[in-house]
Amino acid sequence: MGRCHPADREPLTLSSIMKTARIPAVINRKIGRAMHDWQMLSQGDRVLVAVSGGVDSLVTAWVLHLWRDKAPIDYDLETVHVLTAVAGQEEAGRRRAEAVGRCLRRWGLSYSVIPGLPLPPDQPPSCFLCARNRRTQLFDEARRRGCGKIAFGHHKDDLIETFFLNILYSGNISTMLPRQDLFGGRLGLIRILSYLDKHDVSMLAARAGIQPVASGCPLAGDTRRSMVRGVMEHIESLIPGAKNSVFAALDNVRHDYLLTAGRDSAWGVGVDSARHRGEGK
Ligand SMILES: Nc1ncnc2c1ncn2[C@@H]1O[C@H](COP(=O)(O)OP(=O)(O)OP(=O)(O)O)[C@@H](O)[C@H]1O
Repeated sequence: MGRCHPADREPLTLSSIMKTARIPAVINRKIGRAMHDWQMLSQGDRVLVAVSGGVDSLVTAWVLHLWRDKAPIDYDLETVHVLTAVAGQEEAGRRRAEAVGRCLRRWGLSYSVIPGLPLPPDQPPSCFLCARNRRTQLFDEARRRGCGKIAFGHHKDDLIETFFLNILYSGNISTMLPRQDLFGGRLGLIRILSYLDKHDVSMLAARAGIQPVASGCPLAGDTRRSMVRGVMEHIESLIPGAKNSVFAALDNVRHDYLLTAGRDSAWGVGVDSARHRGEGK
């Protein structure tokens, strides 16, 4: 089994991984469908995989690595880890980066580490600020290397959580997309696990022997996202299948039954609102 644990240093070849840790057909189909629906990869792409050391981004790197062997197109893979910039976490961050590197290099992937941008001194450190800096850095890094794609480890549960976060905290209906093009199409963000549940991703990690490298960040886990995750888990326990329904809803929007419908119609929102209130008849 291709274990990805720092202590395990057995040499590992791609064929041995393929033999022992094949992706189950049903999961492979879901990944393939996401890749196809969103045209994630093209011939000659250079893909930078953003690897935190969490299970999702390690699985993303692993899947893209395996797929390269059988895909009808050629693409290059590079991996990068952004060091934490949270004060007091420097040493733990470096150890984490080394552990991530041991894992990726054993698959034969090229790996580099870039320092995190300093956090603003006038604001308390937060996951939001780190993530915003990291995003900027990853975009710059991809441009510097000539990579037209960045692969993230987000999966279906992340898309659902983002949908609720945007409704609850930002008052808009949106989520992150399996593929999002930026800068006039010069950079594409791809999320190859978008159609997989967290459970599928954990199962793949177990098959590949991937053991995530713990974050250790004192801020991790204490976020709006983790709260929404807890709420979603509770809803799913009350209404089994709710998460799948929410995900299906993201692809089944009844525009005519949203408040924007009135504004976009010939008679305008003022008239529509008046009608709803039973006025103006
Ligand atoms: N330090 C980092 N360096 C490089 N990429 C990162 C880093 N942190 C996060 N990412 C990227 O952003 C994605 C989402 O970040 P998030 O903080 O939700 O991940 P995580 O829960 O720490 O780890 P994972 O998603 O890998 O399980 C990750 O899947 C990964 O692709």
